[in-house]
Amino acid sequence: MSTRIAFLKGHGTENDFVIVPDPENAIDLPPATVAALCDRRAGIGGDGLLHVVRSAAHPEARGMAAEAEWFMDYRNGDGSIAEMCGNGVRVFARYLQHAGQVTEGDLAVATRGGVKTVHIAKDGDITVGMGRARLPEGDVTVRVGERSWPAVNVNMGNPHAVAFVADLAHAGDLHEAPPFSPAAAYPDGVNVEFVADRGPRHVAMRVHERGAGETRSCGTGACAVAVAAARRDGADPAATGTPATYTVDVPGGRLTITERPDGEIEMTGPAVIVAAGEIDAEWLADAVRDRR
Ligand SMILES: N[C@@H](CCC[C@H](N)C(=O)O)C(=O)O
Repeated sequence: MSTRIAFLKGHGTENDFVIVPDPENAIDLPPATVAALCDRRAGIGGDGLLHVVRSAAHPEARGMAAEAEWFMDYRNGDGSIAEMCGNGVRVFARYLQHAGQVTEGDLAVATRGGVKTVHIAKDGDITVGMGRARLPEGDVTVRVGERSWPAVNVNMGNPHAVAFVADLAHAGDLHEAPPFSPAAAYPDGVNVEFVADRGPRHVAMRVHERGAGETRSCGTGACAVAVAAARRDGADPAATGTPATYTVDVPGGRLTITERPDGEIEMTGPAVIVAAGEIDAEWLADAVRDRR
């Protein structure tokens, strides 16, 4: 590893990421390194890390290289790997624009959840084709203190449990992952969304993310919430033949989600690069050692 590693910091509706450009996949990023970089006190701080690699240079993405030049090697803040990150893809695209690799318009980004189509608009917002949701069967109950709610299972490439609540404050402080039953429902962990109504086709949510804790936004979570809300509201696009658009307020801003009758979901929202700098390799080596 070289002595100085370039990084940037960005966010999408305040879901924030350390961005590590590494086109040739030369930087080793084991979980302890990612966790040290994402540490909010002793590191740079972030809900997750976006490792920016050319698809052709990454074993998990080589098969997508013909369709998408760049691979979003996404990691959660605790160093774990996730299949997909909706806010991350927008910030990833914003980084490529910032770096002069792409301009406004369309691009394809390889992710562990497949190739995603991204549109960078003139007005600044970014739209991502998130693919289709899966709704695995099974009854799940999410609990916080004395309260419990049935949850809707929605898979957006990564797993989500969506609970409709009367008041977002009922989700409590979310310092811990909310327990659910049956305990074996999500063998690989789950992201839990709490959702309250704000108006017609307008909801607000809080989220406890797998591998990150409570965050200010979750793009795949907002899509899962829109999908669950459309089924609850009798507005399932596959059944009605009409697209369903939901406004989803998150603590860090607002996302717009549209599901089409063919099941394809689009998410639109902001993405911002806030800083760029260099990681001190000596600090990083010490920080990683301290974590062992
Ligand atoms: N914040 C992301 C989701 C990141 C992955 C998630 N924590 C998981 O482990 O599945 C988003 O914007 O989608």
